[in-house]
Amino acid sequence: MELQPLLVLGLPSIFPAFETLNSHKYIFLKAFSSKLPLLQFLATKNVAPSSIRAILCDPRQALTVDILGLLPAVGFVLTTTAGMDHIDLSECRRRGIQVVSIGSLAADDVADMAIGLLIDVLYKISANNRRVRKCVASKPLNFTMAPKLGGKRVGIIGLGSIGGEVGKRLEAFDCKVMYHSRNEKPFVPYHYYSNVVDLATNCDALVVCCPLTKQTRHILNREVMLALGKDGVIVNVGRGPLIDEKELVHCLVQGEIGGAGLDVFENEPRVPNELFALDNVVLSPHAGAHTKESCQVKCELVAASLEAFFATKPRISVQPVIEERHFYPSFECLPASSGEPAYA
Ligand SMILES: O=CC(=O)O
Repeated sequence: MELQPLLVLGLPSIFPAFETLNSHKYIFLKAFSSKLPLLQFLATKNVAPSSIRAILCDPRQALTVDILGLLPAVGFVLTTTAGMDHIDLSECRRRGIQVVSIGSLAADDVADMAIGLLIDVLYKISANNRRVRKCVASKPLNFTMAPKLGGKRVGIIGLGSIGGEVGKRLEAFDCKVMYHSRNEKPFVPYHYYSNVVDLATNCDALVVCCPLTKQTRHILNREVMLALGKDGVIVNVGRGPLIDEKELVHCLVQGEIGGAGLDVFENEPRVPNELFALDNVVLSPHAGAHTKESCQVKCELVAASLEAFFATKPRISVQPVIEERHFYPSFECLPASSGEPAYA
């Protein structure tokens, strides 16, 4: 079988496992491992840009209009993440490129991370762990009492697949769940707020899990943080820029909010230094969606999806096409009509 060139941007979490399993099918062009501009990098591999038909990408490197402009034959873009904010979706649509994401596959993992962060911030598990390790054995261990999670009012921003899983888990803790999303959901028992400030005013904690779009950038701004108040906790498992990070740091340092559990940051991999000294902040390296189990399933789905794509004839036109929602197995495809994914 002829090996297909596959351009890999960013460092998808399924690497290197996916590479090991599929090296008999693809020439992996690992642009993430090179500092060269793309065309030079491809030249070092003796690969013509026009021979690349598929891209596997990850938020660590944006798939921009400039990159797409260098690769005239690309017909398929696959991301191993639920978020697609690193992909220029309008340009893909304009070029008739099919974009496929892993969708809700790891929603339960991300929801677990959100609950873990919330519990850690409230019960100060990480902070106490650091203190206990430093304690002298002969001295009594002291601690401050934690606010109980049960009974808390928790607002979910973005009630899509991840938000729904977060809600399920919070219910099990006897929390009062409420939410904000672009539209009120029928058949959802949680109280809906069309306005994030109103949601924050009525909550003890906010969990942010909506996709990053032009509309949701800085959806958590200073006004929302002040409405949440000095005991309020923010958990972000969505994307860093959903929160105005400068204001978040300011509010945390000034004690204007109670704490934060963050799996994502506005300028990853940079984490604001001020956060390191704060015991009411728990930090995680954008690891929410990446359990061993989901990685294995992602590997299988990515392999099946690429195989289905390469089994079709090469594209002979770059005119926009109507995307077929269920052409590739088990993935969520982009809606054909809009420029950016709606946040749930
Ligand atoms: O960040 C991870 C994802 O979007 O799946």
